Amino acid sequence: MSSRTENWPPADAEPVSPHADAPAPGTQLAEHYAECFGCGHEVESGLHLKSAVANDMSVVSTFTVQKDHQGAPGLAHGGLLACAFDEALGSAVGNLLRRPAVTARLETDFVAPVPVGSTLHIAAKLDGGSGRKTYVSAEGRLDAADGPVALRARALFVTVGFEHFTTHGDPDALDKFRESEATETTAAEDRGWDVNP
Ligand SMILES: CCCCC/C=C\C/C=C\C/C=C\C/C=C\CCCC(=O)SCCNC(=O)CCNC(=O)[C@H](O)C(C)(C)COP(=O)(O)OP(=O)(O)OC[C@H]1O[C@@H](n2cnc3c(N)ncnc32)[C@H](O)[C@@H]1OP(=O)(O)O
Repeated sequence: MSSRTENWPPADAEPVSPHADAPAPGTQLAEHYAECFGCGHEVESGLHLKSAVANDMSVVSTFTVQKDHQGAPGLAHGGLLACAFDEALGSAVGNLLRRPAVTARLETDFVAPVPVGSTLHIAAKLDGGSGRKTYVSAEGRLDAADGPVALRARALFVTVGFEHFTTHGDPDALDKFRESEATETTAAEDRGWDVNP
């Protein structure tokens, strides 16, 4: 018996297209926040996901499993792999639609073990949307873009206004995003994001 959500994307979903100002195919995407566990360069044991836009407007991310990411000896921790997918899926939603959104639901199928030292290649695509809801899915392959599938994930992201982060997180959230410039500007306002959709 399959426990996966059937009918994906759900019946209420309509096709979604990338924003007119979405990054072009081939664009390497910047980290969204220097202190992000998924992509930030300041988090030593973080995942350090690197993402880029592919020719088909999916977002491809890579992540190499380190010793600090273990669950069982020599194998990646499952929750941490789900975290990598959260980041990869969020990167697809945020960068392609250019508006802030948060994960409301994330389901992950663990298909094969992921050893320390291996590199996951995660391809995430937008599946549909309805109002503030965006449905997105991803596949993770071992050690090559066409390697064996190790994980599959699906998620619902809900668009939020920037006050979500200033109210529930750090009141100085916008400043923090601005300060987290790495090699290029990462502040949402400066990137032309729809910060109050
Ligand atoms: C994370 C940083 C983002 C920074 C943004 C800034 C710039 C962006 C830059 C770059 C972005 C690039 C990359 C991002 C990479 C990674 C992102 C990681 C993402 C995360 O890691 S983020 C943390 C975990 N995440 C949360 O911390 C959310 C906690 N949560 C809530 O804050 C609320 O729960 C919320 C807001 C989700 C909804 O609350 P709400 O009151 O606004 O809206 P409401 O409840 O009405 O839901 C609206 C419609 O969604 C349906 N719905 C809701 N939840 C559902 C569920 N679970 N299952 C099925 N349907 C669901 C309802 O049924 C309704 O559907 P309908 O419209 O059809 O009635």
